[in-house]
Amino acid sequence: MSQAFDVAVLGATGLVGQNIIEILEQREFPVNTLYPLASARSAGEKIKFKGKDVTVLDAETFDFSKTQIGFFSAGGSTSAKYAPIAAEAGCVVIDNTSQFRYEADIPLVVPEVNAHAIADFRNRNIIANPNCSTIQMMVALKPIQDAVGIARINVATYQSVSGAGRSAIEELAKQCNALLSGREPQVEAFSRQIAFNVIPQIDVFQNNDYTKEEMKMVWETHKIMGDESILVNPTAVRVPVFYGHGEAIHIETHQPIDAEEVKALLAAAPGITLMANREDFPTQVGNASGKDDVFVGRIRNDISHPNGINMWVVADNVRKGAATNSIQIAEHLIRDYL
Ligand SMILES: NC(=O)C1=CN([C@@H]2O[C@H](COP(=O)(O)OP(=O)(O)OC[C@H]3O[C@@H](n4cnc5c(N)ncnc54)[C@H](OP(=O)(O)O)[C@@H]3O)[C@@H](O)[C@H]2O)C=CC1
Ligand SMILES: N[C@@H](CC(=O)OP(=O)(O)O)C(=O)O
Repeated sequence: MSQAFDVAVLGATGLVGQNIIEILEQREFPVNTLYPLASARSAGEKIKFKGKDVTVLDAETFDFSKTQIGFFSAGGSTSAKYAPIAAEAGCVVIDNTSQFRYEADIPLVVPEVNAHAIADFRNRNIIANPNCSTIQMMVALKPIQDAVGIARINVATYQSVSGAGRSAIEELAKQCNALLSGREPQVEAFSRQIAFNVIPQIDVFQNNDYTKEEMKMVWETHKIMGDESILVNPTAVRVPVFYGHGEAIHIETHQPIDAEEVKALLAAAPGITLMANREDFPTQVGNASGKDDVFVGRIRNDISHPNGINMWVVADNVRKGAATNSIQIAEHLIRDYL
């Protein structure tokens, strides 16, 4: 009989945690017992798994030695508190927060790009899942990096409100409703009104005037690609879209490459749906939302630079940007290491 695993999902009542539970079921991940965990606020609530009601437990009193794998998506400070406890108890933690991503002995993994790094889970029993904007960019750029080398990435993101959790989704809906009814919108989740607006700030500002979301794309690109020489110039922008992040990516390569060659590389690459015809470009709502692939279109030569390529990349930030990527890591983990 094939092996099944006892699995904890910390943040089970949240947007990412609920997607993790759904996708575990969709991908038929071999779960023996599922332990949905959250704070005392929602302990006792029921969630559905494989058609049955399962009770949400308080992470504070949970014994992680009952589990072999833990998916954590309850914010950085919650991971900081519980991940070492779970890891010490023998549970391999796959952490969706930014808490451990930049620690040298903790692997940061996009399975299509650096699945080999999973082996380093043994250092701390923790594997970090990258930032959603970084994940989709890495999937799209890895085949080009391998073929001709990437010298520089210029990227502007168009990130949906679901990246900021359930309360942000509700805020966009409420603000639209208020404005269309002639009422004043309430602003809480973001620094500005998001309905019918775009906000060039995601996460907090750093001393260098970039936001933390932008710097994550720099730091994480280096670690995942294993190449500190790649220059990354990001601008991260929140847009009034519910699900799916878009990215306008421009790269400068070491060796020249034509747009048609890029299309051929991406057509053969794992995890990518290439939309090669110019009129057939992908959008967040029309293509990415609810899907696990990274969608790439608008691939074209840069008319201003001999080694430049432009492309448009979209993915579901809650699925490939968080939940699906974590489960893909776990699939490699159980296949190769547990
Ligand atoms: N949304 C996204 O696209 C991405 C999110 N992430 C990460 O995942 C985290 C969660 O995101 P998201 O699901 O969108 O957020 P939500 O706000 O929708 O959910 C937060 C979850 O965390 C739980 N939680 C909060 N504080 C505690 C605590 N002290 N102890 C135990 N559980 C707690 C909540 O439980 P309760 O019901 O008890 O409040 C809830 O289940 C983010 O903070 C981020 O670090 C990572 C990548 C992408
Ligand atoms: N910052 C992302 C979502 C997120 O939670 O990212 P991180 O896991 O890097 O904190 C967004 O707002 O779209």
